[in-house]
Amino acid sequence: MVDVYLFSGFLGSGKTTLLKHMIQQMKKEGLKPAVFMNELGKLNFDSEEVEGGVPLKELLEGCICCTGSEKSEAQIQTLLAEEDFDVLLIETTGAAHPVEALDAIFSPLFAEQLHFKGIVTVADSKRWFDRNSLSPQVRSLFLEQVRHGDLILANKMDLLTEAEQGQAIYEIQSLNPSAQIIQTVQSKVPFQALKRMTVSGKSETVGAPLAKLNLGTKVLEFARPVNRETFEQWLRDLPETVYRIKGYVPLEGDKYPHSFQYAYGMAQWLPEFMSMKPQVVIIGEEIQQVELP
Ligand SMILES: Nc1nc2c(ncn2[C@@H]2O[C@H](COP(=O)(O)OP(=O)(O)OP(=O)(O)O)[C@@H](O)[C@H]2O)c(=O)[nH]1
Repeated sequence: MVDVYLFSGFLGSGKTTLLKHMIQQMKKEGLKPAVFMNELGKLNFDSEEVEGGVPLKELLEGCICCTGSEKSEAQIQTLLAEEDFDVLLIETTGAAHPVEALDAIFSPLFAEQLHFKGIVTVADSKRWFDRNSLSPQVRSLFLEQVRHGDLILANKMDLLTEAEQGQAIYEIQSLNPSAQIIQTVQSKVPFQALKRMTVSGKSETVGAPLAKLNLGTKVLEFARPVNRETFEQWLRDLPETVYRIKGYVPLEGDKYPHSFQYAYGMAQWLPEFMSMKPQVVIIGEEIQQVELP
């Protein structure tokens, strides 16, 4: 049987960071992990981050949950048929309800092959305090992801004061009393903690259906390199309903576009050593008007 772990958590909370960290630890233990990823946008930015040699399938632009579950089943079936692995890590889009995402795993097709270990929810602790500024639908999704975690990583602890850390843990535990909560920075958690996880059973009871989400994605292509300050000012001026940006940004004077991430008002630039297509995907609500500077 293949052990299956489902990674849930809001946009930009640290799921891909956790995925990379887990793959390394599993390999050290002699395990062969495979990855199934679900991206909300058209770009496979996250899958480019998974190291080579790890079997990977991805579902772009669809949702692993509900309507997308048939496609997901087919992808997982192909993985099982074509690849040799003993752990399957599933990263859902930050816009997925974790329980709906379970649909694909609990397909009768895989009953003999997959052993579901549980939902790991990566919670963005900084965003936790500002959850009330999210629209009601998005806030509800954010809370559902925490409510359904079997193991919760209270991530981004480096961005909180000690008092806030305590408060975040207390409040998260009140929302989900049966989950184990671990405080993390950069989603660093020992694989042992995931192995010990026990499924609470609440995963099987889907809560009240979520109101329809208005989350959308938009791909923006750069026609020419941008000035870094102009771009950063543009970021500061973005509406609060832009939750996530990722992709490659060409900066004036630099040879290759930089790998770029933005989550919750914070930007991260990384050098890129190949010429990646200069484009970013933005994820949020009411983003149709957003254009590049
Ligand atoms: N300060 C801080 N930043 C973090 C931490 N963990 C992750 N990040 C950063 O947060 C950003 C998003 O991390 P990812 O792991 O890509 O998040 P994700 O949940 O996979 O994002 P989506 O796939 O878009 O939902 C990146 O810039 C990370 O470097 C943390 O503990 N502290």
